[in-house]
Amino acid sequence: MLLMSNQEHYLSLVNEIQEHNRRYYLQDNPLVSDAEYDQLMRELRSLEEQHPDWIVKDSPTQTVGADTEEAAEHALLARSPFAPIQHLHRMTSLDNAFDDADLQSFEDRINRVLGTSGQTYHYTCELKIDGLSINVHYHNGNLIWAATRGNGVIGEDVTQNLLTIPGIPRKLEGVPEHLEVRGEVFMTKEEFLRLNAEAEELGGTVFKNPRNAAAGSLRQKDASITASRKLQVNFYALGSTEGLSIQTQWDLLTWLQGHGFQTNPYSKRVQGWQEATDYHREMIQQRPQFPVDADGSVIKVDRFDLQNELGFTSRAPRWAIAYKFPVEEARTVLRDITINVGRTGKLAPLAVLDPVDVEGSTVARATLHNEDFIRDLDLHLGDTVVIRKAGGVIPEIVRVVTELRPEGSVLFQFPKECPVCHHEVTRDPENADTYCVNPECPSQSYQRILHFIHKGAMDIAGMGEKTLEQLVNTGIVKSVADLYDLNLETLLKIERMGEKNATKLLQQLQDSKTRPLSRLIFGLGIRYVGARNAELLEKHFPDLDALLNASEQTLCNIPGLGDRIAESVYHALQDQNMRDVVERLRGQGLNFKSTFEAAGEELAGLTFVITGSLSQPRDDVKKRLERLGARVTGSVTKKTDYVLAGEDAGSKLDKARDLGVKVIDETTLDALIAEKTKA
Ligand SMILES: NC(=O)c1ccc[n+]([C@@H]2O[C@H](COP(=O)([O-])OP(=O)(O)OC[C@H]3O[C@@H](n4cnc5c(N)ncnc54)[C@H](O)[C@@H]3O)[C@@H](O)[C@H]2O)c1
Ligand SMILES: [Zn+2]
Repeated sequence: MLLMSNQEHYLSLVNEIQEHNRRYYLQDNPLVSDAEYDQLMRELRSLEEQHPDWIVKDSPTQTVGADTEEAAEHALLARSPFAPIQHLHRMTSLDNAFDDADLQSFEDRINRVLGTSGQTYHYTCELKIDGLSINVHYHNGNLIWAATRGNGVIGEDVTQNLLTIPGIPRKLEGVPEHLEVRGEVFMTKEEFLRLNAEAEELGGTVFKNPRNAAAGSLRQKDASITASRKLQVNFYALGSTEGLSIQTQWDLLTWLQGHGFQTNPYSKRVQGWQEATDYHREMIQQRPQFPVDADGSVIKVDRFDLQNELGFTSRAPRWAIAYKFPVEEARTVLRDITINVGRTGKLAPLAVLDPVDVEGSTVARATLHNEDFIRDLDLHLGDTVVIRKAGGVIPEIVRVVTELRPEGSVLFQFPKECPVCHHEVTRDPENADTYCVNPECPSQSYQRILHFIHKGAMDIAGMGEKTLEQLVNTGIVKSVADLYDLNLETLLKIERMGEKNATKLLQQLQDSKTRPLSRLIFGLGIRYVGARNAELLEKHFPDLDALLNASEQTLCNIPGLGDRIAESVYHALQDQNMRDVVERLRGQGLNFKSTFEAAGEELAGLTFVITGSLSQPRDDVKKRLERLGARVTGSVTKKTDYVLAGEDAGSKLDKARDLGVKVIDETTLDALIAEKTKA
């Protein structure tokens, strides 16, 4: 009887892990942390060791990736452009080690299989970058396709997407007819944070960790989205080394570098499991400095002849092991929960913590997402909480240490009104987000205006956050249109605002009226419309009026925009408040025309250097010059034709004078372009 229920438990564990695999591999959206997942796998493995007769064929210990049939079907149906591709040689996973003893028994096992005893082997130690594996196929030296691992036998075709990643050789010399080169596609922590901040702001997908972000970005139907995500790839294996004279993993890494493949710089060759643990510890030390998240070291038997003798299990090589980095947890005290009200009115709760060190940096804040997240954690102010870093980057509260809960503490109550304007709030029925619905909420206005003036939008650098805060709090500025009604007299009433800065700010506001239309569209802060979609809209419509008058269908038909975004643009522009603001901006003389200059040859063959501050963002000026055929470089040489100088130009100007290079200002540039256009 007891045995039965144990076996039932085993089967339900198999099911549970299979579900986690589907969420992780097929949806890039896991439910549990990797540490929790690994815990479940360890339990499964230990049950299978005790009862080998229970082991089912599709147990996660016997398979790679998500459920075989379903994964193949997924590749076939769910992403039809992602046709299934069969790997020439099977792709496997890796077995794990969690402590030094595991590593020692790894070497012992090798000794047993090879019939040796007490021998130490050479290992190539590498970082285990947490991304997704990729198989790149070369036929007669030409890159012909690339696929994800999938279930190890069949993966998804991601050739177009992979080709957007720089630094992957398209052609190889002197290689066998068929060659599979394998590596890991990943996203740096920095890019991951940038992407999530953007998604947070625009309402896109927020990823749990860099690994999910890399997978989600590579598996995009639109390759231009993949291109915008700055993925990278490190290579570490070949499907087969047949026909090549490489004998060891260490030499393989050298061979890959020699053929133009990016490899990870932290690799090292060592002897014996003890030296391998030293490498592992060194990597733990350095982990906080890695630009990318790594979740362990991979220890590989170096010699290929030994690897061949050791062979594979159904899911992993017997000659390699992934020694996982420990998951660092820290305890600290939750002092407060503050709520920010964002541009869209979303209430964003933030935990204020006693500062504590986790994985090499000090954590004093953690996002709490929404009401349900706080409720599920059962957070009371004053609670001792356990902190972890998801994907080595984002601090999160994992649980409360209830034994240490101070007496008399009360459950945190999510506010029933906006903490800033005290207006009522509503909860989005689809997710657990709560919104302040007051269109005149000062916090929303502040965030909306902040978005409008920030660098990527209208770029009004002279308006600091503190200045804006005062302007909003005193009611002088309620919408972006009010910015253009500011005058010297009003600005001088602002604390710490002198005449010089005020004049400069007014000039910047004046200059911003001629910004490209895409910057204005972006600045309006429409949900899902980032810089890229704003440019798409500017390219598509001759002016803002054409966009305002566009039907939802017209917007849906814009290639690359997508229905969800089109719908959001349409509704945002129908809003009466938005219309009022737009009309005022028109009256204030802002540029509504698409200034998308068709690419031309006017400046072909000329090299420019830009220096000093111009009336327009330097990036826009650079893009314009390049569209007209010019080259824009960073330093002045004899080959420079023009130095375009703005205010406060420094050493580059001196250099230009020394070398006798022509120095021009923006007006002269316009005249030059006009002249060349006529010619
Ligand atoms: N949270 C969840 O729900 C969930 C679900 C499934 C899997 N997971 C995580 O994924 C892990 C299992 O996933 P897996 O089967 O993809 O295996 P894995 O990620 O543990 O290890 C195998 C993979 O490591 C990668 N790798 C990186 N650097 C490498 C190198 N230098 N040499 C060789 N391989 C290298 C390869 O892509 C290889 O396929 C679990 O331990 C867990 O952490 C989590
Ligand atoms: Zn409010």
